[in-house]
Amino acid sequence: MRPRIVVKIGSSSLTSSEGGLNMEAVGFYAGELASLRSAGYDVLLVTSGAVAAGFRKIGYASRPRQLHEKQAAAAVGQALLMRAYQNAFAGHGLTSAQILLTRTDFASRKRMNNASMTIDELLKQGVIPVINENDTVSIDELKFGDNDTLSALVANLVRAQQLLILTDMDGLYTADPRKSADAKRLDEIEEITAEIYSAAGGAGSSVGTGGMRSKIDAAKIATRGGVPVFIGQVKEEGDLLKALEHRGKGTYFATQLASLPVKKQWLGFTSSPLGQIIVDAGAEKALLHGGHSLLPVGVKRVEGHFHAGDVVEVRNAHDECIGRGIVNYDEEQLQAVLGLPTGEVVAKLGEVHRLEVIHRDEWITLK
Ligand SMILES: Nc1ncnc2c1ncn2[C@@H]1O[C@H](COP(=O)(O)OP(=O)(O)O)[C@@H](O)[C@H]1O
Ligand SMILES: N[C@@H](CCC(=O)OP(=O)(O)O)C(=O)O
Repeated sequence: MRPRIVVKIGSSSLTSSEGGLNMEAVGFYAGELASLRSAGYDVLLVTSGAVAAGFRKIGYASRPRQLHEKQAAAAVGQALLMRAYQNAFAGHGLTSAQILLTRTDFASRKRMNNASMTIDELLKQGVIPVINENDTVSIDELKFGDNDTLSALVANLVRAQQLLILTDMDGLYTADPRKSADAKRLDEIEEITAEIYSAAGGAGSSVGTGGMRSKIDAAKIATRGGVPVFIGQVKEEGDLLKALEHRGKGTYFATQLASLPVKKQWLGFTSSPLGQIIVDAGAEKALLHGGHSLLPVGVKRVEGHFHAGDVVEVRNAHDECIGRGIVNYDEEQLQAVLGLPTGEVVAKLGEVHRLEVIHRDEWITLK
């Protein structure tokens, strides 16, 4: 299998603040992606720009703010965006395919598998998948809000070798360079800490949405899923290949982790936890560093309403989320045995199907 590269291009790189697509930019990026294919990679594009491409055409003076107006603009703009890409890729002898996804698609493992199989087949046939959020059906709280998160979920799903997030800034700086003249670029990031988050601000232009903050969120999801990330700028011919080869103008996020199976991707990033289990320091250590399952003895408190088989979030004594897992107890059952050593659990509940509160195989660390 050829290595897979996911490239995300933001609205700010494809459109002007007055609205409308910058055809020269679309042509340039299509050429850069074509050169990655020629270099032996399978390429997937996650592209924004539907709203920005469509709002002028539909008659709005500036980028709309109301959800229904954004959705209408996206419906017009997505067709324009796709036509532009198809023509541009055709100029390099390449066929492209439109894929529109929502967060709910990733909340279902079945739909994730279906999307994954379609993408596999497109790549096998030499087609470039061009992916955007399905703005028409995404309602406010379900929207990715920006395509950064979507690109990270896609990169994990296809087990990409690298995720390249292209934007109008040449990387992550210690502060937003538009506001702070002495901001310095961070070239390499080994771990995404609270300090890194505090450096990142919101969107820099009237067409972009997520800003650096959502790009860091995306980098966190991708690196957790075993995919290293580049956030930066690609402006001249050959820049995309340079970015891939660690010679780009931007910030690199490393990962030490191996790629995750789809079940764990779902568990960690798109499942909906129904409760919280608060654990003591010993259990935290066992889960994070010992490679162990969670036993009732380490549970301090239980919140929410859940049944065996549901997803729950696990928090430490400082109320920080440390991971998620599939719980083997109903909430009332667990309330009855929390803090108890194994012998007492069995004495109280009789033979239990599974003694572990969360089995190691059904756990993902998120700290
Ligand atoms: N610490 C930072 N380093 C670099 N850029 C930052 C930082 N904080 C905020 N930004 C802003 O993030 C913007 C890029 O995000 P955004 O406007 O959403 O672009 P896109 O449309 O490419 O997703 C930059 O133009 C910049 O002004
Ligand atoms: N799905 C939307 C994405 C919105 C957006 O602006 O995202 P981004 O430019 O990636 O911050 C669109 O195509 O307009």
